[in-house]
Amino acid sequence: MSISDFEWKQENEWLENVLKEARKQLSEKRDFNKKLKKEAIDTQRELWQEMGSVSIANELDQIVDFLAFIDVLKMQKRSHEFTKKLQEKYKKMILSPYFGRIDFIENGDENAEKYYIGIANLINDRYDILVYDWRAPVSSMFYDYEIGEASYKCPEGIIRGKVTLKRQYKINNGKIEYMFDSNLKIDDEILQEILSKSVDNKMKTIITTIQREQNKVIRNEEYKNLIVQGPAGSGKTSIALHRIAYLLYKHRENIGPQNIIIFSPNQIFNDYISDVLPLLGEDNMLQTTFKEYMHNTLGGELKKEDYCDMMEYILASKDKPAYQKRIRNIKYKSSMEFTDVLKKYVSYVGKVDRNFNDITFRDKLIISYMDLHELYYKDYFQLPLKRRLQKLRERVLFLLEPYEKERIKEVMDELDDSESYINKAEIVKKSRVIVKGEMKDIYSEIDRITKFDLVDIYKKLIENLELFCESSDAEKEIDEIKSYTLENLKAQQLYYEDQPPLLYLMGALGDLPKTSEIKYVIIDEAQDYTPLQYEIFYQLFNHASITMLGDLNQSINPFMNVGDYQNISHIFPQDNTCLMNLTKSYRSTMEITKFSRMLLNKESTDESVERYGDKPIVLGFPREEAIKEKILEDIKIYKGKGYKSIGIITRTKKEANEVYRFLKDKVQVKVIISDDEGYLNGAVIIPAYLAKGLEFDVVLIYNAGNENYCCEEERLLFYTACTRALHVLCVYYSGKRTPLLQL
Ligand SMILES: Nc1ncnc2c1ncn2[C@@H]1O[C@H](COP(=O)(O)OP(=O)(O)OP(=O)(O)O)[C@@H](O)[C@H]1O
Repeated sequence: MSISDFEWKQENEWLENVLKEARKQLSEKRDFNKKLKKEAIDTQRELWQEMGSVSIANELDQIVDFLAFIDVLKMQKRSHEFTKKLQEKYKKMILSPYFGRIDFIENGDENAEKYYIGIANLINDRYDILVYDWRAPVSSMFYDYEIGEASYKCPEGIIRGKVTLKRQYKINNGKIEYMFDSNLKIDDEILQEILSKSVDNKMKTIITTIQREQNKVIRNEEYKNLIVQGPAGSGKTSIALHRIAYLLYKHRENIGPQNIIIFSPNQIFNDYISDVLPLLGEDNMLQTTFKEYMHNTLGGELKKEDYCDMMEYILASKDKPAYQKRIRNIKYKSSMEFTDVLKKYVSYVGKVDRNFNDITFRDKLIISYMDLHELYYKDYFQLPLKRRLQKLRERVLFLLEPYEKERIKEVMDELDDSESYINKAEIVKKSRVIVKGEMKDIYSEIDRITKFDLVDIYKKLIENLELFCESSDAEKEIDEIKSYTLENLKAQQLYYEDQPPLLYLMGALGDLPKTSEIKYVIIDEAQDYTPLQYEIFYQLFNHASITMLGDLNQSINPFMNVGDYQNISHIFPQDNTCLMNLTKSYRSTMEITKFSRMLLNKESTDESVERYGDKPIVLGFPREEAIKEKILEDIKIYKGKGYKSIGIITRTKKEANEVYRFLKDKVQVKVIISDDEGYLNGAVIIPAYLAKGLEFDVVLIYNAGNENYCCEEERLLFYTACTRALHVLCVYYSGKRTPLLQL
């Protein structure tokens, strides 16, 4: 339905009205900030004048004054930052203040109210809301309903009524480029237009076109924990970030970005998503990766393998003699059986006899064997091991202290009497040294009975592994795991698969740092964590609300993954955990989506946005060199066609380096081979396991030959690589094509 000239005129007038208000508020904020700046300079000047002449006589008063100045400066800084953020908001609004409008008649009312929806609220001096933030309760109807009956939830309850108009706008530089009314879902021209663009940079926001099923996840607060399964390109990461923005808006009184943490697969991805929240006017949440958290927490002497190194091993060491042994080790350590073993071990380890003895000092009993036993096995028994040992230590030291002090005094008197020392300080020092020597054995006994050595605890488990296994577990395999793990630990090598078990023990035994300030946890690429890693997430954040988003079909590591969400259902209480499914993909053209889904070798009812492009190309070459030549040519061609991001996806790091060596002097190209690098745009060579979560206009798969993607276990890695493409997908191979591609 076209919009009449009269309505165009009205809309332009309204836009002008809104822009005028936004400009006015921007100018007010600018003035206010200038004032703040001047005040801050004055405060600093005053500070130097007051503090310039510090004198010993009134030192304390001056320190108090100084601290007061610091408080004022901090407050000024906070106001300045807040006002700057508002300025940014108004600047954005002046360019494009809103993107949607709904007219809604509340039941019982006669007239429809107009609601313009944009990136943020715009409220004038008379408290009229000119633009509603996309996260406001009323705005949810824009995403959830078409014309007709509608409702939204707000603090007062559910408001019901009727949507009589739904309009979408494209406003650029303060001008309406186009607008149209829609009876359809937002899955229309605007969505098509957005998706058909070339992507040159980091991830963008999707507020103008959030879909109903996505909106449900973004705003869901019915359940404490959400598990969201969605196919490649269904917007899981976008949803995760918009959900964070929503929570920050809805609970702005109580939470800030420091209360939300996102676990991403790697730093490249962290960098890739880092623009979204600032674009939405929010500060970024805490961002980390499981590896980063684990390595920082475990610390220690052992050489800890990186996730990427493990992936490289899995993919590129198949001809090594110990390969199968390592794979069996990875599989076992990631299995549900081993999680059970760890749980049994945790309850056992707290009962192990610690061989307590009476602790005496110079024939005086400090604490008896019986009392130690009673404290450890009764009074502190409910605490996790680490806490129990800490409490025991504190108790013994507390009891020892008076004896130690008394003894120091005795020795001081003796030294004083000996008249060999004139200086009092020297006597104090010397007597402390003497008593320390006398108490050496007691302290080492205290150390022994309260020792907590995580690696040693893990080693003891492995040494006695068979005791904690079900009798049906293969004896031979258990023997092999034992000897293999012990050998590696002896060589100070901590393989990646041993790290989550160690971290789990650390948590279960009470040695993980507190995380109570975290209120919301987002776990992206949720398919790539094992059930044991989820046990760790739960140990860490059981007080927080956890949103897990993943795609079981993108499990890039065949041996370390969640397997099925059923495997973690016992971890998260069923009554406050909900599994939600997304069913539509947005990223790729229909042709690429169809091609990729064929790789999965199973029926899929998932939908995708109707966007058409070229059919994916599958091309064989006699030699690998010829693939490189073709990629060189392609980069030039596709850049020439205006595509801004080109991903050359290899299977391994070694291949990525080889392709880079070939291309680097011939064309502008970069390589990413480690998971702690930043995101790079343009033409990028990257191994598939690092490309997960990212997307490129053009994806060129380097060598999908049958020697490369050779086995069933790599199907999902190959699928993940192909699903990174938005507009163009070319799969190149040398020799024979991978058997995974049944065309
Ligand atoms: N409602 C939407 N409107 C416009 N674009 C969307 C929408 N939802 C998703 N997209 C786009 O689709 C692409 C894929 O989104 P995203 O990366 O969030 O999906 P994903 O499910 O996390 O993907 P994957 O699991 O394959 O890594 C992005 O370019 C995103 O901007």
